[in-house]
Amino acid sequence: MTSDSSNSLPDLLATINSPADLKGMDDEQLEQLAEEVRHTLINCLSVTGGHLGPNLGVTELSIALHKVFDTPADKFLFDVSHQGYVHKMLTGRAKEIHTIRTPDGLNGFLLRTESEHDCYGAGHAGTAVSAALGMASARDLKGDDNHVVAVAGDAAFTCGPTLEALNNIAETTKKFIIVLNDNEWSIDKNVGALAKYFNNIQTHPTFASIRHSAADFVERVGGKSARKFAHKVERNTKNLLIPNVIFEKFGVRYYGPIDGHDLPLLVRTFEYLKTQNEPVILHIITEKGRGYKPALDNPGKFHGLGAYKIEDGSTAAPATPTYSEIFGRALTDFAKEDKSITAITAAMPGGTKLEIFKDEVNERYFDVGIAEEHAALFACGHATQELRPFLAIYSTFMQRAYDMIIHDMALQKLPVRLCMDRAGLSGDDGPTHHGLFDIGYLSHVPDLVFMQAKDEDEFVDMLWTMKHIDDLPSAIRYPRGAGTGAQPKAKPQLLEIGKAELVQKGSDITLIGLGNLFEMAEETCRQLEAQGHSVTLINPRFIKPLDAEMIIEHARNAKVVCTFEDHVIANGFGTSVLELLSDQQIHTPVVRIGWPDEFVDHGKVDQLRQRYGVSVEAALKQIQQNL
Ligand SMILES: Cc1ncc(C[n+]2csc(CCOP(=O)(O)OP(=O)(O)O)c2C)c(N)n1
Ligand SMILES: CC(=O)[C@@H](O)[C@H](O)COP(=O)(O)O
Ligand SMILES: [Mg+2]
Repeated sequence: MTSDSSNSLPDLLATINSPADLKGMDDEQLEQLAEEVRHTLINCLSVTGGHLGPNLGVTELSIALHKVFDTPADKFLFDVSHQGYVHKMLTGRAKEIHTIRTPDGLNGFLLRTESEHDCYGAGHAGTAVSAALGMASARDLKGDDNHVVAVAGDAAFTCGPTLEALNNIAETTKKFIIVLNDNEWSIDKNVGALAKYFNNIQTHPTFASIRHSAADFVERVGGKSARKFAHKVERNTKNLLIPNVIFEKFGVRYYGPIDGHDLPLLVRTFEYLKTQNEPVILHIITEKGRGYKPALDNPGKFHGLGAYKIEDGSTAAPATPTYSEIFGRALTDFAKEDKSITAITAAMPGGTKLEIFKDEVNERYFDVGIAEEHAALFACGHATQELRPFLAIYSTFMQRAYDMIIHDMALQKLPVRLCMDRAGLSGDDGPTHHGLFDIGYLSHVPDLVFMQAKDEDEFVDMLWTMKHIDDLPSAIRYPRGAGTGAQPKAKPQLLEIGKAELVQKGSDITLIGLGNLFEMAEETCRQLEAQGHSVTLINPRFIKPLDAEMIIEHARNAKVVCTFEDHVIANGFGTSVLELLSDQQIHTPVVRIGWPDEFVDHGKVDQLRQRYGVSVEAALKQIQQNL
């Protein structure tokens, strides 16, 4: 496939302004439309980046759903909604698909504010079945008769909320459709007993012949009326029913597995399922990356990625190692020397780079699936048995484990080490993925030691320091991508708990720059000095316990204090500084540079910083106003 740099749409796709425009299309046209959708996705995403593999996998599914059902009256909920691009293209947004994830362009996930066809927004996994069930229940209460369809991947099915919802379906409603989109992949290979179970259904000896008979069936009955199709599909899908399927035990009628790329079959099957008066689940088998060889060959990489070359799928190699890479390498090295160390991920070995640990210390590596709450409890279990777990979870997904951190970890003083990747602005993924709340939800946890490093070298010192905290939980936050590029020392250094680094002493203005925003504080310091001010510059290192002594000493006689953090300013690091000074009756004005008390859009980090006032210029202006 070669690149088509214009953003013009292919023939059929150009005619789709709303789902109504595909109602009159026949099987052949729908299949051509699927081709055109794929071609457009591969082209556009080669420039913007995005979740290519998942969307190539649901192309036929999305077309079939829109052919059979009628949004916005009928409701489609896509789990995570990273696979919602085709739905966007079929609901009036095809002309904008080349703007996906770019500043002011389409969001990479579904948003209720983006279209009336997006009935539910998401970005975190495991929400679709629960929320859809709530919508079905509301519909029943209102006496309406629209359909509610939840589309969830095989990995989303391993999430706690999905299983909790499954437990409620039969007693909640009689009209509910779930599509289990099974491609055997999470971001990395799906794990756990359910993944094996789905795979067993797929490899059931009768499945191969079933696939054939389903295709023959559609061919044979081609041209007959939809009603007749429905009856034949009924007979056919009953043949496809495999006994003792787990969903039936939950009172949900199971259909499948069927080929999720067979558009005519999907259309007829949905036409049949919408006539059913009981909750149903349709198990479809799809290929992540269908139609694009580089994505099929490497589903993990093409789950979500930046710009790539269409010809071979290659991407630019990053110039410096990311924080995640430094983390994966350092922890693996520590674990080789210390047999008590375990590493736990909730389905993110690639993103967190625990894949390094997996390769080299496999027996102490655990991927528990998309299950952050379980991951936190599992880590607690390890910690009670003299193991010393490092739990690597993105800041935004750690929100799921808040109760476990308080009730299980902190209250029992268990030495679990929370490693919060993607803390701060995530950028392209937007508000569902920004790690802007962890200081708020962790800094009030009693006894927790909580750090953020100014660069990669100090980051490894902090991991080393965490390794030595044996009687309490500890936490570290670090951003997406690389930092200053400071090469870690050969031997890490133990840091004194609660001790900040006084980088430079002055008298007029005190700047306190946390973590990756230390560089911004440094630049602000340079510019203030150029204006003739005498400036103190502090690298706080510890969010908790704060170095109260140093902060008080340098705030008491300053004209203004300015804090910097890659976090919302509400309940953030600057808030802790303010509280400290207020408690000490110190009335020096405090300027807080951080993200405002609102949800921050998607976009490029630098642009968003400028737009939201997380910048040297904003700091200088506010400092000036307080001088
Ligand atoms: C709570 C939470 N944890 C982790 C993630 C990261 N994540 C996004 S998609 C995904 C895998 C989803 O796999 P599946 O549901 O099978 O859908 P597929 O991409 O294979 O279609 C993961 C782990 C997330 N979005 N939410
Ligand atoms: C959909 C999802 O949650 C992930 O695919 C996420 O987009 C990964 O983000 P990173 O690229 O920062 O690993
Ligand atoms: Mg999957």
